[in-house]
This record gives sequence, structure tokens and C-alpha cells, in this order.
Amino acid sequence: MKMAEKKTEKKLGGAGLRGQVAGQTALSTVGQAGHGLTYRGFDIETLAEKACFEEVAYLLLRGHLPNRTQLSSYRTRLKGMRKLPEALKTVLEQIPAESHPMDVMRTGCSMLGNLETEQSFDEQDERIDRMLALLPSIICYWYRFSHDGIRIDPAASSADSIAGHFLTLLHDKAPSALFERVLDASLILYAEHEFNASTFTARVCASTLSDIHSCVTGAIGTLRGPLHGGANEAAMELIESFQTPDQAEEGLMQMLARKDKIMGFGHAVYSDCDPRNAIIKRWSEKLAKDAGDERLYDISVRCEEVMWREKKLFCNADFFHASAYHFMGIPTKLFTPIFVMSRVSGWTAHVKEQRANNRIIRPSADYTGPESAEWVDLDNR
Ligand SMILES: CC(=O)SCCNC(=O)CCNC(=O)[C@H](O)C(C)(C)COP(=O)(O)OP(=O)(O)OC[C@H]1O[C@@H](n2cnc3c(N)ncnc32)[C@H](O)[C@@H]1OP(=O)(O)O
Ligand SMILES: O=C([O-])CC(=O)C(=O)O
Repeated sequence: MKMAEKKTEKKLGGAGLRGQVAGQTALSTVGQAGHGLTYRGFDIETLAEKACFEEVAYLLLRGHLPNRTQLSSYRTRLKGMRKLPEALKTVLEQIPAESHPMDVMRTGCSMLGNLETEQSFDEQDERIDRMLALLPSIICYWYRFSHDGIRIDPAASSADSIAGHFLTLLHDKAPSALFERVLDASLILYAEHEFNASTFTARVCASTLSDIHSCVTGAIGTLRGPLHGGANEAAMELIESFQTPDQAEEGLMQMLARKDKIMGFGHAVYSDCDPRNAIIKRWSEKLAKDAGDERLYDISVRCEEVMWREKKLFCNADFFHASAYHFMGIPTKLFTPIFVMSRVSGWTAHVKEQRANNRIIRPSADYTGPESAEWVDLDNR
């Protein structure tokens, strides 16, 4: 994007608490120069290029980058926590194949909270690591059981990374180095994003001194919506509905004329670009070449051009994730659960931060109801 084409600064005010400071965090900055993203001071481009997801999770949760020994033992620790409790498997087997996988994540997390309840905040790191290790097992166990009729053993996967583990469970074979690298980068991009809706949910829940599984379960429910994490699935449905870039342009123009919301575009905070988009777009292009795709990537690029030309709306993190995940053979309905597998690191880092300096979050409302109402007995209404 040329500087001359930049939008004016985003208006931060009005409904939705936009632009209001609702607390403090040392975890990330979003859109400080209109577009940047940092985790604990590290630029997202650097992290996505040089780090692995477990390293980023460690950074968020422990407050500093791990050295080689710390990273290696952290990855070994997470790898050793992948075994699903039998009672959780039983619950997952009851969930219908038609269920939304985000509902499966929500139920899986909630059930885990019954089986391995956080009894005291001293246990928080143990419970958080278990969720990081187990959420890929939860979604893959349910998906393979309900769709393929297979009972997988998540603990048997030898993949060292969470990205490799997920792809191995899903496809029953070790992923290519490229697929594992792209998914790992994607997990880094999605890990943390300041006071977004789902993280704020987790912090509100934490502020009542509730348990860690309740905080994450609430956050999963909030991420599920198409205005938030659910947009990557909606973006896939959009690009898949077109056969050519020209058809995409025509379709988008019609949607804009109808004032439809185009999923995967726009952002509540960034004013001229989402820095995660350039990164996942590069990976999507590479995967498209690798797969010999001549359709979905070009269609996605045309959508991006049309939306900027017509509305000065840019792709957010979700838009090119759709084609990237698709090229890796990931079913569309599992896109948002991958977001959960990643964002659980940011959510729980925020819960820890909230607990460390807590006051219950309880804002006020402007009352818009009647001044006073006259009581009428039930029989007379
Ligand atoms: C990882 C993530 O969660 S990223 C966000 C994922 N969500 C999506 O992609 C859903 C589509 N996008 C949207 O709905 C919005 O852009 C949101 C929810 C992300 C941000 O909402 P807001 O902060 O209210 O948007 P904003 O103030 O920039 O909207 C300005 C105008 O652009 C319009 N607009 C914003 N995004 C879009 C879009 N994707 N398609 C069409 N119009 C849009 C708004 O309707 C609004 O128009 P109006 O002034 O006539 O009412
Ligand atoms: O910050 C937001 O409002 C939404 C977002 O991009 C995210 O949570 O990654």
C-alpha cells in the first residue's frame, strides 16, 4: 500500500468501548503506529520469522524468551501432556458429527475443568500447559471419531511441535516440513492481541477470581462469532464460492451494493493494515504454488484489491488464513479451533496478569429505560 493511499486515522470512539482504556497489559501492543503488533516488545515479523510457537507461548506466559535448554524442556513437557483422560474421550464421543467444532472445543475445555479442576492459583501454570498440550488432541479426537469412525491415540504422536502434532493427528501421517512451518507461523500470528473481545472475556472472568478453565471456556465462546475468530471460516466460504478473479470482483461489488459485511476485512483497531496479513499472505502464495493452485490465491488477491479500491478496507489476519489452511488440507470447520489452540496462550497470559493485580471488572451503563413504571397486578395485565 502506498503511503498516499493511507486512510485517515481510525476514529476510536462511540459504541463497543472503542478506544477506551480498560486496563493495563505488558503483553502486547496493537496498532500503536496505526498498524504495528508486538508481543512483549518483539515485533510480529521477527517472531513469525525466527521463533517457534512454543517459544512465543513461553515468552507470553513466563515473561521472557527461553534459552535453548528451557525451550527444549518446555517442548518436552508439553509433549508429555497430550494424553486425553478416558472420561473426556467418552464425552467427546457423545458429541454429534454435525456439531460446530468450536462447541466441541468449548465443551472439551469445560469438561477438562471438571476432571482437572484448578484448586488454587498456584496450579495455574500446570493447568495452562495442559490446555496448550491438550486442545489439539481434543479437537482431533472428536473430529476423527465423528467423521472417520476412528479412535486416535493423541499421546502416540511423536511430533515435537504443537503444529506438527495437530497435522499428524488430523491426516494420520507426519506433515511436510513446509506445512508444519506454515502452521507454526500461523499459531504465532494468532497467539496474542491485547484487549480483543475473547481476551477481554477471559479477563472479566478472571477478575471475579474464577478458575482458569472457566476463563478459557468463556473466551472460546466469544471467539466463535463471525465478527471475531469465526471470520476465517466465513472468508473460506466466500472465496470458494467464486470460480475466477473476475467473478469474485463481480460478486463482491454486488455484496457491497447490498451493504453486506465481507468477512476477513476491516479491524476494530488497525487503521490501514493488519501486520499479520502480509505474513500469512506470503505463506498462502507459497502454498498455492506448491499445490499448483491457479484459483483460490488469485481470487483472494482480487478480493483484497477490490475491497481496498472500493472501501479502503484491508484484509485482517483471517482472510489469507482461509486459503493457507485450505492448501494444507485442513477442513474449513477446523479453522477457528486452530485459532483457539494458539490464542489460549494469550488468553491465559492475560488471566495471569489480571490475577497478579486484580480488581473486579465492573463498568457502568447509561440507563435508557423508562423513568419509573407503574405496577399492575398479574390478573389485570
Ligand atoms: C482475528 C479477528 O478477530 S479480526 C476481525 C475478524 N472479523 C471480520 O473479519 C468480520 C468483518 N469485519 C467487521 O465486521 C468489522 O470490520 C470489525 C468487527 C472487525 C470491526 O468493527 P468496527 O470497529 O465497528 O468497524 P469500523 O468502525 O472500522 O467500521 C467502519 C465502517 O466500515 C464498515 N465495515 C467494516 N468492516 C467491514 C466489512 N468487513 N465489510 C463491509 N463493511 C465493513 C462498517 O460497517 C462501518 O460502516 P458504517 O460507518 O456505515 O456503519
Ligand atoms: O483485536 C481484535 O479486535 C481482533 C483481532 O484481530 C484478534 O483478536 O486477533
